[in-house]
Amino acid sequence: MRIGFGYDVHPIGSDRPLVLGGVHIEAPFGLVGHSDADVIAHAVMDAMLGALALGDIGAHFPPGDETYRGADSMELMAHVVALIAKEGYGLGNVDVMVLAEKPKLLPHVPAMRENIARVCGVDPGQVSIKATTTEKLGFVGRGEGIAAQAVALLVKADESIREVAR
Ligand SMILES: Nc1ccn([C@@H]2O[C@H](COP(=O)(O)O)[C@@H](O)[C@H]2O)c(=O)n1
Ligand SMILES: C[C@@]1(CO)OP(=O)(O)OP(=O)(O)OC[C@H]1O
Repeated sequence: MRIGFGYDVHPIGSDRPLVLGGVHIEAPFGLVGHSDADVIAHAVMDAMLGALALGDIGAHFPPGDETYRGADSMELMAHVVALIAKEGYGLGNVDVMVLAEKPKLLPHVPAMRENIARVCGVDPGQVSIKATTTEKLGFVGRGEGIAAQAVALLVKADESIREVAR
């Protein structure tokens, strides 16, 4: 078993779509980034890469690279899943904490869990997503950005199969 941690922040911008965990959320603002700026997907990918000391997402998908302009981060996640599978690992479970003052994310959590589970080839029960405000404190509290943290446990591919079957 291997454990990894991921963290990402993107600034809020008015003329951007809000995509979190692969879910397009209706909101008067979105997140600014070279890709779709999906902080949840980015934190999850970094946690999975970190678990196997495979570097970070910037090393695999360089931010300045035109290939990744407007990229769908769930597609990038599929590449990361393939990378860890090549190393003989699969996702055991992942736990995500999203820091966002707005919008209310709870209604979107089931769809996010399903998206991530589908891409990772696991059951939604192995994907946890939680949200908190920062009680109006700091950059999140001022509505300047959204952050996400993730911790992922990777298991040898055969253990992963057992986990899904349980
Ligand atoms: N963007 C968010 C933030 C929070 N939630 C949900 O509200 C609960 C209370 O949040 P506090 O920051 O006031 O503790 C939190 O546990 C989440 O269930 C949310 O849906 N979206
Ligand atoms: C996935 C990438 C690709 O450009 O997304 P960005 O939107 O640039 O986001 P960031 O979290 O700053 O860096 C990760 C990049 O690799």
